[in-house]
Amino acid sequence: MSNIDASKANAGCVGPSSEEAGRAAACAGCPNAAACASGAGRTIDETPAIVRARLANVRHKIVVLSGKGGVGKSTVACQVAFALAAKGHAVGLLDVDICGPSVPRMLGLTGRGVHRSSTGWSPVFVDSKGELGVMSVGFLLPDNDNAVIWRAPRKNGLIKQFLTEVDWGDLDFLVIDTPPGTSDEQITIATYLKLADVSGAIVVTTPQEISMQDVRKELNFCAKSKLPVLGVVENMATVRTPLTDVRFIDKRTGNDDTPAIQERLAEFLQTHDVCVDAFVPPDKNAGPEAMAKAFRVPYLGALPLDPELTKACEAGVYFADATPNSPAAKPFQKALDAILAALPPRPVPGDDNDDDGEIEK
Ligand SMILES: Nc1ncnc2c1ncn2[C@@H]1O[C@H](COP(=O)(O)OP(=O)(O)OP(=O)(O)O)[C@@H](O)[C@H]1O
Repeated sequence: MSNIDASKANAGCVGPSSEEAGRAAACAGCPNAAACASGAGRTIDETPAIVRARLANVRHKIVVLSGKGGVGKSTVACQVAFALAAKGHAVGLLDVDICGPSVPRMLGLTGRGVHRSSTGWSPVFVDSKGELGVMSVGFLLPDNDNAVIWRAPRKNGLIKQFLTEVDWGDLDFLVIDTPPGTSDEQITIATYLKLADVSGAIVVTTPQEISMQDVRKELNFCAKSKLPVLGVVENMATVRTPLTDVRFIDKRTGNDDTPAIQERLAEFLQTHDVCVDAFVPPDKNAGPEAMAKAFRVPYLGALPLDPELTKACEAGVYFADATPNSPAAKPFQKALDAILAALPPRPVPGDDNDDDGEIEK
């Protein structure tokens, strides 16, 4: 970099290591432009090769994304990880949502710390059915109420460390919970994971236009960065209301309906819940399913707003195990099956003879 003088750089300089160095609009007239364009300032980033090597023994790497915060991305990441571990797979969960790490709580690991050994950071293991190891920035914070207020280069540095320094061992699945949006951190994550053969992304949205608007950006981001999309999960789509003791009032008379109707209704409600849209999308034909179709990616189904799911996230447990008949349990299982079906086949690490194209589920 000897012939590049940073003190003479133009305003808006993209940096000598950028792909655009010497060719960006801001480079016009800069005395460094020729040297930058020659690649003299470009240092070789070895991170992708290290990430690839670190994750070489992970069969399926699944990234969970959402354009908007609070739509249930961590919930889906944690419950998918729980479910896969309960099926007997070796699972890792990497929480790179640096500014809002909710994974430790959702997996019942609040207050736990990480250990470093000669082979890297060791994941923290969940005390549940199956093998589930976790790494989260939450483990590095002194307490839950401490905010991470870092500038992008520092956050990117930590993400790189998380991707390169955790000793996952052999895993069937690594689920990666990411920060919302298409921020600098997400671009870092997507870039490195793509080079490490990421299997694909689960994109989570609620049905409101305000969430879908950001998710469309996310889907465009995936297309641009060639990150495969396993599908879109619609979360908090409906509310199921268990109705008991309902009375029907005749609008004209204000009287209770006949006992016969009440009786039939009571019988019906023994086997049915009432299901209403939690958020009405502006146009029913422009909801998440239509959005997925427009982007030619699978629609993985809709999860209802389910108080049992909220409770399970607070308690750090697998909800389908704790309350198998709760409203979200079946739709969640359906979405999980669709995710597994969408995964590209991957060879078993170290097994050259078992690449029959079948995904082990
Ligand atoms: N289907 C659901 N039913 C009930 N509660 C839900 C459901 N999905 C998510 N929640 C609850 O909504 C809250 C927000 O979810 P979560 O933290 O997963 O969102 P997020 O998209 O990861 O947010 P952030 O981007 O801020 O990390 C949590 O309390 C979670 O338990």
